[in-house]
Amino acid sequence: MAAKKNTVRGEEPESNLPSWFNEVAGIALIGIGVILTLAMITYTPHDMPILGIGGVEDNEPNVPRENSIGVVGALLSYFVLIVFGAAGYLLPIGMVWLGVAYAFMGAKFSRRTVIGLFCLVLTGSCLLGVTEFLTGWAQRNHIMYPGGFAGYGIGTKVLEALLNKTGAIILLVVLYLIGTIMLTGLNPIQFTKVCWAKFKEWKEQRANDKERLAEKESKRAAREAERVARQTERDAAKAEAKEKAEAEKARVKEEKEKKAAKAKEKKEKEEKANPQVEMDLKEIPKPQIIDSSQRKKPKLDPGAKPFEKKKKQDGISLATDGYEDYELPGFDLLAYDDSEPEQAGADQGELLSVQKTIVDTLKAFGVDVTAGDITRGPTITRYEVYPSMGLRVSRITQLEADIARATKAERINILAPIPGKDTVGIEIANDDKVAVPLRELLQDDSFTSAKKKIPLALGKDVYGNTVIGDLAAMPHLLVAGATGAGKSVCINSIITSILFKFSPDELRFIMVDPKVVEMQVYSQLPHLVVPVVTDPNKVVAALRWVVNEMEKRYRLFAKCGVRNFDSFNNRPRPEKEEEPVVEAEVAEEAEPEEEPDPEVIESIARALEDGELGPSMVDEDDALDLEDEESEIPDRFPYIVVIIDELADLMQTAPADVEMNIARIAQKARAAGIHLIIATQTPRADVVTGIIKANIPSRIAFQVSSALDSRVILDTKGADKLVGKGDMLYLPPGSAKLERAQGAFVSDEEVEAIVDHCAKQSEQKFEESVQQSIDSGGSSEEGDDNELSDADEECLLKCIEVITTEQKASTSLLQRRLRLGYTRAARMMDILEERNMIGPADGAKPRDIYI
Ligand SMILES: Nc1ncnc2c1ncn2[C@@H]1O[C@H](COP(=O)(O)OP(=O)(O)OP(=O)(O)O)[C@@H](O)[C@H]1O
Repeated sequence: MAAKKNTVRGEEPESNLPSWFNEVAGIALIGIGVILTLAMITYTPHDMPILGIGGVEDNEPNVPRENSIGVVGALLSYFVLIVFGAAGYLLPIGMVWLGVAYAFMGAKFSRRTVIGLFCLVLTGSCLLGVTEFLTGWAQRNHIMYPGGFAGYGIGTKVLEALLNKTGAIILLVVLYLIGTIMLTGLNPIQFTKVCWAKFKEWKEQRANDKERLAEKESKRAAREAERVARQTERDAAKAEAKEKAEAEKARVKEEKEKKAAKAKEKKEKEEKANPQVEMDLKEIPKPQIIDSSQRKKPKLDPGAKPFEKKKKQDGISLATDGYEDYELPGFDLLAYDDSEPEQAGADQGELLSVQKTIVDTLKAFGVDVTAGDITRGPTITRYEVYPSMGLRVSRITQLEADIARATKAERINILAPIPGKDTVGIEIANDDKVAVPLRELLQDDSFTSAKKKIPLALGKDVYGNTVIGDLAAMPHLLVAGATGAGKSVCINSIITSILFKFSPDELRFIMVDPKVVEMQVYSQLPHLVVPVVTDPNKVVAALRWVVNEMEKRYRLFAKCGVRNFDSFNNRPRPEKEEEPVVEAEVAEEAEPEEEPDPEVIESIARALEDGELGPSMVDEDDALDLEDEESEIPDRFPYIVVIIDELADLMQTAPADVEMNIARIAQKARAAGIHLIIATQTPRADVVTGIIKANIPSRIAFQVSSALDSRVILDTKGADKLVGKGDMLYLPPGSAKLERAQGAFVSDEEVEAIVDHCAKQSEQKFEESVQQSIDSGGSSEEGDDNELSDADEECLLKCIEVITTEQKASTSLLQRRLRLGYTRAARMMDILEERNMIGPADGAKPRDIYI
């Protein structure tokens, strides 16, 4: 570095010295400098005197010497220190410095550095001498002057004497600096500047560090603050969420409470409005056991009758000639023992145990119900259960088989729910069935009530209420059920109930019995229009007569200006000798409230013109006959009840004719006082056809073998669940609610007794014309063209109409269009051919038409 500096300053190095000299001199200087340094550091005055030089008074020198360089070191260091004082320490330091520069730093040996070193040491000792600095040190080390002899001699004695202390110090400092520069090659001003700059840099650095630290600290503090803020935020969010959740909870709770309060309020309102709801499941009263199977036994006077024949009204005899003294049958004709002891009531324990079995079985399947009333009817017992809240009643229905198994019942029927009630009914057949005697029903007020025009005693329901129908309101009835289910007994009780109210002049029967035996008992009945029709071939003729009778009645109604059967029979009677029409007019004047409605007359007249109420085609002769017939207006018309026992047999013979005539009667006969009762044990769709069903709204179904049969009769299942022997379902007119009842029982003996009673009083008066018509209708199949029955003639007219419209004549066309059987259609074709209306058959060619 010194060499470098020398070069920089432009000083020429000592070029005459070899290069190794520098290194040798450098190493030698380092060696000497180190030895001298060690010697001086470990100098102690106690190592002296050596060779009599130095030493502490009276003190023996250390042996061995403490100086790390030994005696030589002690002597050398003493010598340097005694000459230069404390500044002597600069000598070995300067030597090591120069040695390092020469040996390792490429500096070249120069006089300047040597002079510089000497100057530095000498001025240093002079300064110590002048300033007397380190005097204490000098004394301790037994050095006479702190700056040595050189400092004392030159500094104190020369320079201080010449320049005084201050001048000497200034000079010496200057010289000291010069010596330093010479030795080190360093510019002290520059050095100071550098040092100052470094110091300033250091200070700045420190300040920066402080700043950075402060910044770091502030950042850390900011981060911490941020973290704390975030944590606080999170905590706040958490707290907010918690608060929100709690608020939501509170809101939900509040809403729930509100809803519950509303529901409660609604329930209370409903309960107030509908007391039925008051019957909460837990508040269901103790189930009642109602035993309605017991017979009612009101005592009767001997000879009592449900109805008395009306003999006179306003002085006019209402009875037709010959029936004035007719006595209606009395209760005595019905076998009924008033003294019969009361039957043992139902075993309540058994009923309750069955009910418990039902409830337990349902509960076992997870269907929660509460026991309700038990009603024991004549044939079945109805166990009511209250389904728990929210339970579908269909779940109870699904368990039908399980309940049947648990109760060991042969058949059960589930009413889910019981129509008009809030309970589900499980109906189980009683082991001991109680028959419902007809007399019990006939004694009932609803049977004798004037409201029912043709009351029919049908049976008794499970609650013990009588089921009394009114044929006039029905106006037609279909009775169906499997064989042995109680159909005939039902028909018997229906006929019997009619016989109890109507004399032969008030009501006439047409009985059709293809089975021959069923209605044989009624063959003596004076009410019959014609003997019981047993030949299926004659039935169509009988029905045809009914249709004609109906149409005749309508024509007469129109003539008399009355609307229907009742108005006609109750019309004000004219004097016998007066003409009926005139009488009618008189009556109209006398009784304005009975004045016929001109609109009605007009509508009936229009209907007649359109052929709606009469045969569509009536030839002139027939019209004349009708006019003759109608010139005599009868005093009153009797009801006509047509009873067909076994429709299936008729539908096999002539389905289209039977169906058509039944439909015609069923559609319009009501107002004419004509009613149909049709029974069948074959409830198939081809027997009880849609047309028949559509026109007969009232039905009674007895037990049938399948739900399909039940649907044919009632349009719903249920009859397949009946238990037979009079157990029935009744569909009243104008209602969709089926009533289950036990049919009234009337024995054959009772029927015979009643028929005898009626037969004894009056001769049978068959309508000759009817008989003839029926007979001809029956025999016409075999007869020739001239013997064609009315029915055949009408059919022929229809065939002509079809042929003229279509301009085609074939058997299949007639079959298709008029729904005729092949035989009948082919016969019609033969007759038309005989009458030269159509040409003969010619292979596949169509027949010629001459009309
Ligand atoms: N209402 C009833 N009360 C008590 N028992 C009855 C009742 N109806 C019918 N029975 C019993 O059922 C038996 C058969 O009844 P019924 O002759 O009426 O059946 P049915 O359906 O007419 O059979 P079929 O079609 O073969 O004539 C009767 O002999 C009677 O013992």
